[in-house]
Amino acid sequence: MKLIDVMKNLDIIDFVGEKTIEINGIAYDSRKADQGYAFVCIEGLKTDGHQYIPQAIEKGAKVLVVEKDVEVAPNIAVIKVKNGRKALSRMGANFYGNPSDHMRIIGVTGTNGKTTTTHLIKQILETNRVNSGLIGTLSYKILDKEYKASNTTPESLELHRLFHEMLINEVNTCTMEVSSHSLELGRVADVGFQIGVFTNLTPDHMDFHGSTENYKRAKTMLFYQTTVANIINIDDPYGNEIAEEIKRLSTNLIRYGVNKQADIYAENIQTSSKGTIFTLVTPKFSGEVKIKTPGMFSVYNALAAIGVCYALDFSFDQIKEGIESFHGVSGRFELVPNTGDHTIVVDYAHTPDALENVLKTIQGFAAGKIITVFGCGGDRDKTKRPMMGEIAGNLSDYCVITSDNPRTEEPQSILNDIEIGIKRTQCKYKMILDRKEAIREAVRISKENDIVLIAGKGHETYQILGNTVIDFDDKKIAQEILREEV
Ligand SMILES: CC(=O)N[C@H]1[C@@H](OP(=O)(O)OP(=O)(O)OC[C@H]2O[C@@H](n3ccc(=O)[nH]c3=O)[C@H](O)[C@@H]2O)O[C@H](CO)[C@@H](O)[C@@H]1O[C@H](C)C(=O)N[C@@H](C)C(=O)N[C@H](CCC(=O)O)C(=O)O
Ligand SMILES: Nc1ncnc2c1ncn2[C@@H]1O[C@H](COP(=O)(O)OP(=O)(O)OP(=O)(O)O)[C@@H](O)[C@H]1O
Ligand SMILES: N[C@H](CCC[C@H](N)C(=O)O)C(=O)O
Ligand SMILES: [Mg+2]
Repeated sequence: MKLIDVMKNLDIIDFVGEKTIEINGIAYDSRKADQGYAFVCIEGLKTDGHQYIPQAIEKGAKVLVVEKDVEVAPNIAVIKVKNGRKALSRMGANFYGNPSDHMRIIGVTGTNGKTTTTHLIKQILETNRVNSGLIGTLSYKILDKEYKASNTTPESLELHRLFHEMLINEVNTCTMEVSSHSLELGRVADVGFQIGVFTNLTPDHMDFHGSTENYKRAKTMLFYQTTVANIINIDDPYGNEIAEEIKRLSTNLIRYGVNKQADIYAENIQTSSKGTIFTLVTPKFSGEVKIKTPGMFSVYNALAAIGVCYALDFSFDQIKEGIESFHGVSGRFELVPNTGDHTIVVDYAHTPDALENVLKTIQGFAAGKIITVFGCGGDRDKTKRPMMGEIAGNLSDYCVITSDNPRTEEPQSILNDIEIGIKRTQCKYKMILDRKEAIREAVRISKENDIVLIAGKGHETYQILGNTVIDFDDKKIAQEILREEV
């Protein structure tokens, strides 16, 4: 593609070079630059992309996109812009032919429930013979092809590449998780969304956003970017505020919740360990819906997905068939199969709200004691640690505090932060740094009718210790320990 076409609608401060040259690709990481590439320099949070210009040129880059003045050989074109990330997004969209403009993109944002809701939407769509790409925490999926996810919402360049690949494969719909990081950092700035979903907003990511106001503002950006409908959980106080704020927009606003002020709501909710039944009420139809997962949070995720399909004009029967065939998501309230009488739940609760929801759900049907094994991620929001300690302490009979992904933090100091919260409760607990030993301890002390919750890592198959990544899968480890027992 010619540079002039890649540069379309780019905010340029200065340009030196020849606009008619051919561009073979774009890179924002010097290590991925190649012959005939444009290298976009990003001033990151850890390092500055401008430092890697020599490496990018050595690998064959012939165009640089910079925020700062740089001195390079005259055969290298230089585009000066105000914001490298924004430029990357615009150029990525141009390079791949603005694919999202030709697609139906459904974006789901919120602290918790994004992965589950996107999977539910995909399930309803595909039950009704609409292929949908999927972009989120677990992976990026296009038909049978599955790519490992680097981030929940990838960088703009990867996003537009994925959309492009979807279109080539005649997949015209994409359901994706839209993290607050991606909104704040402009990864989705040039994505044409048709539908936006807000699940909830509760404490998380203070390390990155600094305040709840900033966190909310980032999430709200999505709803100004949609063309067809915004589906908002108004039982969440922030959701309610967002709905008020965006109601003046021309986009269709669909409010959901479990109260009758919502456009789409659930009533007569009955939830047990086996699943949940409720009556779905919408302005056009109502009827009974059964889902295989327990808990109120499952009802909310179902309503969010139903809201999307309602906005897309699906009938009650189409929605019911889709939602009732959904078997859940890996690592979300997943029971560890075993031949004995152990009940072990692996769940990805890594925020205070998620942990509270999951534990309250378990309390709803636990006949014996609740034993919770959990930790908190390192190099991430520290404020949630004591909150999670207190919640786990209040809602469990016994806790084993352990490591999640400590990353580069001192593992024991993370446990100490959690302990501050658990000490505010009467709960008995133990601190065991080694996650495998912690799980072993929980299984060892559990008796018939007790429930062991292993929270925080869900589907993850690794553990990040310092800068090393080791194999670690809560489900497999629990099974291994159970096998050792017999
Ligand atoms: C906090 C955050 O989001 N950081 C993202 C950000 O990194 P950064 O600004 O720190 O970049 P940097 O490391 O300083 O590098 C600056 C530039 O130099 C380049 N570079 C670097 C080294 C080199 O040798 N050559 C080179 O060119 C880099 O490619 C980059 O362009 O931009 C990078 C490129 O897109 C992302 O990979 C990176 O995500 C990191 C891995 C991350 O952990 N992000 C998490 C917090 C995140 O985004 N999470 C959300 C989900 C959260 C949730 O909802 O639960 C997500 O969407 O995944
Ligand atoms: N609607 C909800 N409200 C509160 N908690 C929820 C909800 N849905 C799921 N959870 C809890 O949050 C955990 C994570 O769920 P899920 O992976 O769907 O969220 P996510 O928003 O994609 O998370 P991430 O930000 O890590 O991508 C679940 O394991 C469960 O404990
Ligand atoms: N998307 C979340 C995942 C957290 C999962 C937890 N296991 C951890 O590593 O902290 C985040 O980036 O905060
Ligand atoms: Mg997710």
